[in-house]
Amino acid sequence: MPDVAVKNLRKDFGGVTVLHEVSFTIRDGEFFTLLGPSGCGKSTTLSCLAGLEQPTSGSIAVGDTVLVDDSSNKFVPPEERNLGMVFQSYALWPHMTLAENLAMPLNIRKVSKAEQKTLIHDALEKVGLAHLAHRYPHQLSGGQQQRVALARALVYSPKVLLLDEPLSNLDAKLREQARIWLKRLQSELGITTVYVTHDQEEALAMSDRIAVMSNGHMLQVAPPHEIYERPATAEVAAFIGRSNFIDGTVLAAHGGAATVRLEESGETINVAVSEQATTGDLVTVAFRPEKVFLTNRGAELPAAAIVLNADIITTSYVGSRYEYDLKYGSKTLLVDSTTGGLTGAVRLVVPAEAVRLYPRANVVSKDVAELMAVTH
Ligand SMILES: Nc1ncnc2c1ncn2[C@@H]1O[C@H](COP(=O)(O)OP(=O)(O)OP(=O)(O)O)[C@@H](O)[C@H]1O
Repeated sequence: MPDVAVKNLRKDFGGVTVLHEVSFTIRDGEFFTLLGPSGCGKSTTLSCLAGLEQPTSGSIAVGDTVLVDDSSNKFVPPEERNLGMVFQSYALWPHMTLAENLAMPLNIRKVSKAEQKTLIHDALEKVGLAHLAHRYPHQLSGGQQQRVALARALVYSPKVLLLDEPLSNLDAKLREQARIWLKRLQSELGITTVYVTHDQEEALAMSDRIAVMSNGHMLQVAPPHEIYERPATAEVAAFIGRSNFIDGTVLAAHGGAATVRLEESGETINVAVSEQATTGDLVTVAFRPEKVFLTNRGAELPAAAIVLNADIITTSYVGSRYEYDLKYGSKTLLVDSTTGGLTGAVRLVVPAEAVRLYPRANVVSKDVAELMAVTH
């Protein structure tokens, strides 16, 4: 299977740029996910790969085959790209049996009837539905229909599989099962897959690497663990999982460490910085609710931790943990804890390694700004 190389992809709709010089490479056999809030440009990127949209500029290649390149005016039409596509709406023909649905792409490719029979049987077998080949789509469950759509995309052995929110029509339980099943099938087939979703849990669970998008920009491309543990920007930290954000100003910086004054309380903290920080920089301090803990104000504290004085407002018991809302200046901070029963004035202890420091967030996406506002 080939690599997919996307370079400087730009797409304008009526003078509005919805993809800004997007570049990424997908490795052979990789499960690669485009993740981001609604309207960030995921589907447009996928449509450019499929050939359903022509990019304004940039290039796309699969292995040695160039599919689009504005510098040489090259544009390979979708039917010649040999890419398998599954949409959110399965788009099965209701008046055709499963076998007839799968025969459609093979007829277009002028595959002989004898060969069609074998290919259709093999593809339905891959998705566990060979015994239902003569049923009509309405005689199947939603999950089964979704599998047929996948079989129809696989039946002509595409070089790359493009999946646009294929599980979003399934109910929560079925969706979780389908996620495991689809990931297993993809890795058994070793087929390079580009997956579009706005569901971060789905992306974290299924992907080899995730590209986080916002407003037509690619913010970070990395494996799930890295995206969660080391978000590249405050926007990524806000979109993936939950985070607390506190604005601050750098008072001094030297040798990979910075002293930051927090604007909410005037408290001063020392944090490690991976990038250059300069005195006077406006920054955002971020940490996740499950990486911190609470103690009473008199308790002994670990070394190398940041300690903030806060007050508990509410406690919610959610089965696996307690979720505390804390008042810190004018902000509400979130803390997860396995200990219940804490009330009143507490110390919020943030281990040094749990803190991330970002340039003051310049968030352009409305959805993400709302997520950040939760803890602002
Ligand atoms: N044909 C079109 N004409 C004009 N604008 C378009 C067109 N298609 C998409 N857009 C705009 O481009 C932007 C990106 O849309 P896109 O569908 O790629 O986002 P998305 O991340 O896939 O969102 P969703 O998760 O809601 O499907 C949006 O602002 C959308 O309104």
